[in-house]
Amino acid sequence: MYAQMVKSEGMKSLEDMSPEERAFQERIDRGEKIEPKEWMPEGYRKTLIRQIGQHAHSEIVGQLPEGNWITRAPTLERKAILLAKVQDEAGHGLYLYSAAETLGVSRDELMEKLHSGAMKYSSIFNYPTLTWADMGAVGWLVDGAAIMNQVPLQRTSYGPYSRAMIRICKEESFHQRQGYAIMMKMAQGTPEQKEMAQDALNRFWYPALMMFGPSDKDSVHSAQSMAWKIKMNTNDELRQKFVDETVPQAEYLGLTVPDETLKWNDERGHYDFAQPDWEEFFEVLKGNGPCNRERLEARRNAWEQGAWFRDGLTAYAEKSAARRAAALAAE
Ligand SMILES: CC(C)(COP(=O)(O)OP(=O)(O)OC[C@H]1O[C@@H](n2cnc3c(N)ncnc32)[C@H](O)[C@@H]1OP(=O)(O)O)[C@@H](O)C(=O)NCCC(=O)NCCSC(=O)Cc1ccccc1
Repeated sequence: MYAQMVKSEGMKSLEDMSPEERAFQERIDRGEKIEPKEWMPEGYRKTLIRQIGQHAHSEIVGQLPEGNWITRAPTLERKAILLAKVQDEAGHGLYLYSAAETLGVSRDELMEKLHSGAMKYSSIFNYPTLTWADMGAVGWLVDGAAIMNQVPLQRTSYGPYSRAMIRICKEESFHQRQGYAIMMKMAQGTPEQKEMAQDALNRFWYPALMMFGPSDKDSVHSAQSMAWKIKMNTNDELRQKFVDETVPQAEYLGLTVPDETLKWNDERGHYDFAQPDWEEFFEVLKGNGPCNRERLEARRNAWEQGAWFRDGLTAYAEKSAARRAAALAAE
């Protein structure tokens, strides 16, 4: 499989690889998992740190748009569900930071890179959540897109990442359903509520399509990442799958996907759909989206204001270790 991909993508051919690199690629092609202390090419390690780190940052920054609605959820039940969901995202971030740490990067380094803007997080979280219906749209579309991308990643070649994905996917499915349940309630509610649901779909549709990354022709990492099975599908493949699964769900809600060109294509067996505005996507990546500044500021503040707590934990760990060492010496 690898031999067929290399030439067109300008990657190393099997003949140009060192014996170690070739043996590594053969392990990947056989479907073996790579574990933390095993030999791996430097590029593989760096790509994983970039992808897992960005993924972890997305989970953490991703708490902010929904956290915005915890105090304003319409019922106690909705508040409890939303609170649990946002806590789940924090947990996902922590599994993923731990997976990244197995590659030799510290959590402090990753945090520093997020706060300085050197590392990215998903573009979607730079859009505001303006109404309660947005909680429905985020769960339905944003978690829906996240699952579409993460289910194949359960088979990714790096063991700790793959295992984190298995657990995360179970929780993401609940998140997607709770979002769809909010959309159902709103879409079947008063005309004003239905209008809010439609408005949320209108605002989140294209940003959700952007979550899969640029179109394949502009995706710089896909070929190598797929050869290493760090990625299992191209960006366009997953985007198409998302559209095919989501359009019937919108129809069931009685809502209209904001795309006049959307049409089932019998020949292809897929929907034809309009691409998002890629200029807007690259602007958001450069830091110029509607909420980029606000999101990073919130994370930097949380980090600074949490310093006393981290210091306390470190001091306690050091004290406990010293106590244990003293007890051992006294035995
Ligand atoms: C598919 C892709 C996102 C991008 O493919 P790649 O092969 O890596 O890149 P490619 O060559 O195609 O692109 C070129 C450049 O563009 C960057 N870029 C691309 N797209 C985006 C984007 N949308 N946003 C920002 N940047 C993007 C890309 O990094 C690269 O720039 P670089 O060279 O790094 O400077 C991949 O990294 C992946 O599968 N990640 C794992 C899944 C994951 O991270 N999920 C997180 C969301 S789910 C969630 O959080 C759950 C949740 C739900 C609700 C509430 C709370 C939480």
